[in-house]
Amino acid sequence: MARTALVAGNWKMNFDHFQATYFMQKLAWLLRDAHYDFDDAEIAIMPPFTSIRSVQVLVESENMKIKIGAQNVSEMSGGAFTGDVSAEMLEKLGCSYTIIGHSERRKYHPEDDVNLVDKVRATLAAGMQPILCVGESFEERRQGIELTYATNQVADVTRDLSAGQARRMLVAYEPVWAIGRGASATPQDAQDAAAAIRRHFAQAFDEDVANDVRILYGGSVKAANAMDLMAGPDVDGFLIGGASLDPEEFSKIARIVALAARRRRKQ
Ligand SMILES: O=C(CO)COP(=O)(O)O
Repeated sequence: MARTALVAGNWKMNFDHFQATYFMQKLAWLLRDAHYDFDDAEIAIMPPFTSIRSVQVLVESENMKIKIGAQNVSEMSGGAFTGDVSAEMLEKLGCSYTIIGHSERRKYHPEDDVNLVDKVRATLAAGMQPILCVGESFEERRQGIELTYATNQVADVTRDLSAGQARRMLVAYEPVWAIGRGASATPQDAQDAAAAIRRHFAQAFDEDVANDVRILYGGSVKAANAMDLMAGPDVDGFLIGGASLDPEEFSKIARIVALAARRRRKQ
């Protein structure tokens, strides 16, 4: 069974709920106008917490198959944790995904592997799917250790999962040096990392798990490089930052991924 491609927009700390509503109305119109087929490639939007409800209302009222994700989740299940948002709350808001361990969170907040493991578990327990972000900085790439670096990051967080839990994971390979820079990794870099991560799942769990896990690429994805980056058979879609803030550009990327996925299925 082929993996479903995913085009996910990580809005980061952009758009208040008014802007989010406007964006979603425009995106709905663009996708409808293009007769977008959600069976070709799934689309997900990851707004800031404050806009999740607005996005969900729009998705429902427009009757769109767009999925919703959160950019972070608490590892705690509830109670006296000021400022935290639990997995259960996100699931009730209609979220299907949580982004876990994005490099910006690892950099600006004290998130270590123990937190990340607990966030993955909390997400899975609430019936959602975690998108674990990994990827090397320029320094590891300079040393030529980028593949082991990324697979070690995956291993550190997934080590104690059962096969049933592991197969519901998504991994986003986002080399830190390619985020928000305008220049993405090469299609070969993206494929090499995705293949190494998939191999890791095969070795740590089994081939079935490795075949199910979706691996995304992230880092300066835009319409101009999307088709090339989808060339690698292990790249199952994208986690998109800057280009996800422009509905025209984002819907263009979605249509490109849908086309690439359709072609892949025919091969
Ligand atoms: O961090 C990213 C997605 O999570 C990538 O951001 P850019 O697409 O802006 O490079």
